[in-house]
Amino acid sequence: MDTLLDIRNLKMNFGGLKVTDDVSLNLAKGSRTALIGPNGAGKTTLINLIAGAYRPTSGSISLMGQDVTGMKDTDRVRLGLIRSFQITRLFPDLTVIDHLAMAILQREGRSAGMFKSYHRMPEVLDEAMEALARLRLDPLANRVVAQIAYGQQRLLEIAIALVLKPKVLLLDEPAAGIPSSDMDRVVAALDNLPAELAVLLIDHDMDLVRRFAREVIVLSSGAVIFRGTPEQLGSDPRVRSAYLGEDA
Ligand SMILES: Nc1ncnc2c1ncn2[C@@H]1O[C@H](COP(=O)(O)OP(=O)(O)OP(=O)(O)O)[C@@H](O)[C@H]1O
Repeated sequence: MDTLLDIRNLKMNFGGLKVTDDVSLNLAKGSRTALIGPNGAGKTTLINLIAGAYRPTSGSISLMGQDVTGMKDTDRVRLGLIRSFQITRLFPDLTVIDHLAMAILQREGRSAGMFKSYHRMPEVLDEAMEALARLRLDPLANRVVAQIAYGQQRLLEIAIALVLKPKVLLLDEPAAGIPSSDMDRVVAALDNLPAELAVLLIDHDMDLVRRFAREVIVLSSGAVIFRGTPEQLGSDPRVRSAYLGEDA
């Protein structure tokens, strides 16, 4: 089956405010989809619904054919739905490789108590170093996170997400706060994601969106107003008015 994530008629209200307004979308194996929209359009809320941080008011979410609408976020992770966070959630006093080892042990269902002894587990060390090398973070393996640059922390988040072996990866503004000089590294990291992975990326950086996405979904006031290729985006009248309306 090619559809990995299938969202149907999803609605979310905060009080009287419709923040997710009848959203349906699906992600197939290997998809590279960008979710964009003006500030307050409901992008983060939609990601929170997909990841299981929020329960929708109505509608359904299924993952690999299984209805996960009422499933806890941690159980969704076990099924292969992984999210990288918009706000970095790393431990400043732990090293870069500590983070990877922790994620590998978590994936394997090993107890947190084993974390202290991962240095004696060659298979964990090898896999962690390999994952870091893929994002060219290997020279930083033994540095504590507080000592590495912000852009490197964001790349570390992607490395952590990848060792969890996702089938569907949600990337919430992976380039936020990264200096433009480091953008090529982010693009290279995204280009090197496993081909079969379904990726949904939220970002405001249109250059990144055009370089990454084969399909773009535009949200405005909680509803999907466009779904098409990056090339079709600029000429779509609804998209133009959603963005120009915001500027006005
Ligand atoms: N927990 C909440 N309670 C009430 N209203 C909320 C809550 N979370 C979000 N909202 C409102 O829902 C709307 C959509 O917010 P959301 O953060 O999903 O938009 P966004 O598209 O991610 O915006 P941005 O691009 O600025 O990050 C906004 O009007 C916001 O104020």
